[in-house]
Amino acid sequence: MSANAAVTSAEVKTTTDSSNTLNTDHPFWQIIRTVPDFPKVGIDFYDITPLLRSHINAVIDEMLAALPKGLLDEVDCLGAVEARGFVFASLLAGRLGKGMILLRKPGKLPPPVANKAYALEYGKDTLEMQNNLPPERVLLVDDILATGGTLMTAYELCKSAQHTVVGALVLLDLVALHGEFPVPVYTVLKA
Ligand SMILES: O=P(O)(O)OC[C@H]1O[C@H](OP(=O)(O)OP(=O)(O)O)[C@H](O)[C@@H]1O
Ligand SMILES: Nc1ncnc2[nH]cnc12
Repeated sequence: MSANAAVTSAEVKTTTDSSNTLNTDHPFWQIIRTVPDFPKVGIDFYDITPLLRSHINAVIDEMLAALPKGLLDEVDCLGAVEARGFVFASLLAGRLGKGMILLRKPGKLPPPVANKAYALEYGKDTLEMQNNLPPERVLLVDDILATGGTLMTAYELCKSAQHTVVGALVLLDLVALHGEFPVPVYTVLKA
């Protein structure tokens, strides 16, 4: 399969699982650096890398705590989104003893692959995944959900490869930037 239509934030809609209560008083916000006008004028970039240096175990603890009880029993593997999603998915997979499927930037995975172009908050890109794997129940993992272009594309690639996406887990959900998602989104931070 090769679906080349870009996914826009307007297409990211259906159901949601939780309230839109923001928690900008969470202590992690003291460690995240907000960088104005990066990588483009008008973007407030949330640099989560200081959390990787100082609080990585607490971050993984809280990401796991954001999942409803019993959900992991329904998850076969984690769908890891390149590149920052790899960091979190790898650490979560290690904790959980679950495997990973990689959603990569184009040209990195050997065939057979499916790819899909999309728009994200500050640009355009393409994701690819191998589409010859047995169907699994996948929990998508990334660091940040902004417009949803990236995670929606990961969702659609998984679906087109016959996987079942049970939800998405992120560290930070920028709720004002996206519409509702076709599967529940679990998050530690909401801004
Ligand atoms: O919700 P969206 O608007 O799609 O934005 C979210 C995506 O943006 C970043 O990825 P990016 O491709 O910038 O970079 P990375 O390779 O550093 O993870 C982030 O890691 C998410 O994957
Ligand atoms: N505002 C933002 N900060 C950090 N990463 C992002 N990915 C998409 N939007 C982002």
